[in-house]
Amino acid sequence: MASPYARELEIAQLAVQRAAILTKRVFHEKAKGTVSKDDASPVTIGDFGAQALIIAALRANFPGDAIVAEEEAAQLRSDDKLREPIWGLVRDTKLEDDAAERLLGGGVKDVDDLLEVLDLGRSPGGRKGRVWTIDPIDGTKGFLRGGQYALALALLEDGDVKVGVLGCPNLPVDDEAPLAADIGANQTDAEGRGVIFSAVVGQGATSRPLGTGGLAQGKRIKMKEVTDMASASFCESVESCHSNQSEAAQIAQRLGITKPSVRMDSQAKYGSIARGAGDIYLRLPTSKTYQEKIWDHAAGDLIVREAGGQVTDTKGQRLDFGVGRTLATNSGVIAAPAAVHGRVLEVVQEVLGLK
Ligand SMILES: Nc1ncnc2c1ncn2[C@@H]1O[C@H](COP(=O)(O)OS(=O)(=O)O)[C@@H](OP(=O)(O)O)[C@H]1O
Ligand SMILES: [Mg+2]
Ligand SMILES: [Mg+2]
Ligand SMILES: [Mg+2]
Repeated sequence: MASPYARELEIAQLAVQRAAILTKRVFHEKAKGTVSKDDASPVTIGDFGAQALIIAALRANFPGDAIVAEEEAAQLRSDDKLREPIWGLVRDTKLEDDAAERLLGGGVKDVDDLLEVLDLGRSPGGRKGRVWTIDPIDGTKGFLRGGQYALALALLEDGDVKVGVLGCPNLPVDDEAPLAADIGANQTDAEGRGVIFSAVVGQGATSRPLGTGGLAQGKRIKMKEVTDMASASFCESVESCHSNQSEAAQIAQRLGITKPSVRMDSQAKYGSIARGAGDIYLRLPTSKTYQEKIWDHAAGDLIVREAGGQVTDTKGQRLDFGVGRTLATNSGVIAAPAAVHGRVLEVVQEVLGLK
């Protein structure tokens, strides 16, 4: 008998791999069709196109499942200058392996269908049933800067993450590659780069090269053991408005961490610590009102936990993906190897005045 969620995992990885062909095209284009959303954050033709391709694969394979996705069609309905290039990209992007492309099935029929497909991601989420959550480009600011970004897809069942997939086109394939050497403004998806991280609950976490056809062979990943805090380092957001970097510096000092933090956009942070290229992911709230979105964390949360890590918020509670489109009951994120998570949490709470 096939292992649980085998089909979901295969479709999810192929869907991410196909959508990454599209985002990589846009990544290398000068004009990325960038517009501002209502919250002033950027979105590009790559975000819309990748979301449409991923949802089309889910619609064809799991038609009864709900979908919570970051983007929606509203802005495209009134803007054909934006709509047309997205449709062109979606229409022309196929996996190079016919059998794999057939497995994904469906596709997007025309421009009207494109808008319809995008809006299938507007489910409110919640505690009941199967819900897929999609971040077509996580770290859009990183994507625009030429840095790290990720395509994130996860399946929740009754609020728990069962399958998580992260496509990271600009990370090195090699799990052993030192983290610090692989970030920065000029990383691209040149040869030797592009990795898919994946996990199924209870079955461990895996990395494999991000290809353009069928899936490459995967291998097990594990977090690095932290035996001495002085040799560990934090992995943090690039954008200082997404995570409080001065509090993180105080926490590092109290823990005896001497290395500078590695700053990296997107859930590539979760993937990097899960494969042992980094140690601890810290995301400290910068405002009392911002609620983290489930698509920014679901895949990464499972991948880190299945690689031997623990993921909680700054209150020490597990991330709760069953309360809707946001992590409304959580505050910040601490992801660390299970053996040191308790110590990191303790110091986070001291510095934030939570104890
Ligand atoms: N104020 C605030 N606080 C915390 N988080 C926020 C905030 N605003 C936005 N976001 C979300 O951050 C997502 C990207 O954050 P990252 O940590 O990946 O990268 S970064 O280094 O900060 O760019 C980013 O994901 P994308 O929109 O997919 O790029 C946002 O969902
Ligand atoms: Mg995101
Ligand atoms: Mg996004
Ligand atoms: Mg966004």
